[in-house]
Amino acid sequence: MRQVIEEFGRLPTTCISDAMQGLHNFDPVVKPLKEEYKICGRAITVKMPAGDNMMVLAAMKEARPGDILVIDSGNYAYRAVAGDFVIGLVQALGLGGVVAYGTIRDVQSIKALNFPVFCTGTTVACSQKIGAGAINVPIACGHAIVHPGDIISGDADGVVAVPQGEAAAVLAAARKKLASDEERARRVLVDARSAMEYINHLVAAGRGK
Ligand SMILES: O=C([O-])CC(=O)C(=O)O
Repeated sequence: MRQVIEEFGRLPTTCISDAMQGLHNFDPVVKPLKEEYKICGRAITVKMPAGDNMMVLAAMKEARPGDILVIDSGNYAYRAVAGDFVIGLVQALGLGGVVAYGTIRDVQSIKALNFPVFCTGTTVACSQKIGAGAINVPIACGHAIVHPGDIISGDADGVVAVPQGEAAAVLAAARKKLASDEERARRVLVDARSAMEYINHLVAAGRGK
């Protein structure tokens, strides 16, 4: 599995998404705090009720180095799923990143940690720590259903989840997509003539001519 994760980590999320017909994409409001962040790892999941992040802390007890902490707070924006201290804990444990279908706070301090965090935005309010919610259960982050152990890949374009049982097939299809995109760019993006030939061909094919 480690090798599979490393190989996914070399592919753009766009190709992984295309390989799955876009069926496992996170809601595109989930974005990296810095464009250069690229993450890939096994999901440890947190289902968090609005405004209670105790289960984020509990999940850290179960996580292994390199894991991606994926938090579903239903994109409740008012209270943060984490601030700089909680993200600092995740970083200290050697996890591979945090993906939140929710907001964070202390954004500037979190950016200074240089630890990859993906989220829907920022807020000022912290969460309470009451203890409802669950860890390592299936969660929903927009269109993506994420099961514990799925492979999470994120970059500047967004985040995708690869179902664990489909990893080998998706990896092969994503590699193929990347190779065909690169081949097409080499062939078509040469000059105005090659570009127009391609457009003509595509439009004619689209019209069934
Ligand atoms: O404790 C929290 O939930 C949020 C916070 O302020 C931090 O992580 O620094």
